[in-house]
Amino acid sequence: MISVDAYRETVTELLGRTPVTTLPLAEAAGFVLAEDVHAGVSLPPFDNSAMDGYAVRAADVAGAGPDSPVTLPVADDIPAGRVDVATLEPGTAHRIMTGAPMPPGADAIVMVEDTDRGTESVRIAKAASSGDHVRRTGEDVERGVVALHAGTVLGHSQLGLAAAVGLAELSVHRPLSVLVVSTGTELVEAPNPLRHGQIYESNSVMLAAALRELGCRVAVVRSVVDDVEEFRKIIEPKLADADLLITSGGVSAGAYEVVKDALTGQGVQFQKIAIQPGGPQGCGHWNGVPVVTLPGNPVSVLVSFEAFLRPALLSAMGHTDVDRRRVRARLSEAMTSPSSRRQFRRGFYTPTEGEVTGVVGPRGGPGSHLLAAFTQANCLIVLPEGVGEVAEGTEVDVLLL
Ligand SMILES: Nc1nc2c(c(=O)[nH]1)N[C@H]1C(S)=C(S)[C@@H](COP(=O)(O)OP(=O)(O)OC[C@H]3O[C@@H](n4cnc5c(N)ncnc54)[C@H](O)[C@@H]3O)O[C@H]1N2
Ligand code: MOO
Repeated sequence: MISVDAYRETVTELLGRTPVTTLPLAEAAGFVLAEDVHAGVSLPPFDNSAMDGYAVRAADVAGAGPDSPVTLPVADDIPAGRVDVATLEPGTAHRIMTGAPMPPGADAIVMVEDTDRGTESVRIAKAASSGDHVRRTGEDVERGVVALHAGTVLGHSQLGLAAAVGLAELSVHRPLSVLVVSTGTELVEAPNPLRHGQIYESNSVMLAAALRELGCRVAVVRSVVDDVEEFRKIIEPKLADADLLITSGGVSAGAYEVVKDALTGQGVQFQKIAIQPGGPQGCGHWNGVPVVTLPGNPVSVLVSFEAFLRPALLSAMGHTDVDRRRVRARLSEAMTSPSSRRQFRRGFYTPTEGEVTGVVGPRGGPGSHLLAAFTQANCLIVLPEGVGEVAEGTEVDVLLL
């Protein structure tokens, strides 16, 4: 059996790195920056007022106070957006609004609350020091420096900064286009009625949602019957548009393993991984397109996604932080695990106040058909290889979902 870590490495290498593309800022959320972004302008781009008030020379109002107000003529009015600001002559004030450029010669702002709000002349009842309420050029970002580093995940603050330094588009790692295919003659799509022996198809819905959450583009073939010729006929022509094919079902030891039968000898290797659930896996290339074949049980699909595909997909799209947050927690009840495999159990983690650990308990049993329990879980409990019985109170690793 192949170890979980070795197989994760294999899948990561299989996916490689996606090429770089350019996206407008409005479409770049969640993508990973492919190149450093240099600031084309300083932030702020010019010295400006942090307050609505009056631009003054601090020396002119040095003696101002409630009992000794200083009155200055108001020589100009500067709303935000003015681009033709005149010099402030000594002994005068300019009325100024937040974000408006400082007039040359002024070195401080007096807040409007500390004045009589005059428009011809203004009575100032508070002394100012040089620099008061002035936002300096380049205080936030100096022109020419790296404002955002390659590898940064573009969230709202990062996109805001890119916009603020004057960019309209960004160079990002291209999203992966993934073709998701569910196999199984028993699969039916709602709202068609179920006959005894049939089930509603759910894997492709889960996979498509999980992939889109990571920023992938997804095409879905909801169900293909367990027939090798049919599988090849439907899927092979669609490969040309895909960076990756993910299948579910048809990879274990039965008589009708459509995926295994169709892709064995075509460049896809089928193997057992030391994981529970999700043991039977396949990966490789078909017509040059990377392929990952997952076992059909819904929880095996989700656990395989977490253990192998999520880190590989994130890495392919340029992310450097590809791991779920891992915490330690004490088990609230005893658990068992097949000692030859690493078991990922659905769990619920509760942090303990004042401690670095928390408490975790399983949700549902180890069966890989127990999908409902997964929906009530907020973590996966990791019981490592070599561990069979785990007593209540044992500290375990927990991956937060
Ligand atoms: N003799 C053995 N039998 C099995 C082994 C084994 O090692 N020896 N492994 C078991 C394990 S573990 C798993 S996991 C499954 C994997 O089997 P397949 O990948 O061939 O998957 P299927 O048989 O097609 O399906 C398994 C199960 O999941 C249901 N399913 C499949 N696709 C969907 C879907 N899209 N939506 C909802 N449910 C789906 C399917 O009906 C089956 O119940 O093999 C074990 N057997
Ligand atoms: O590996 Mo299967 O996925 O244990 O249920």
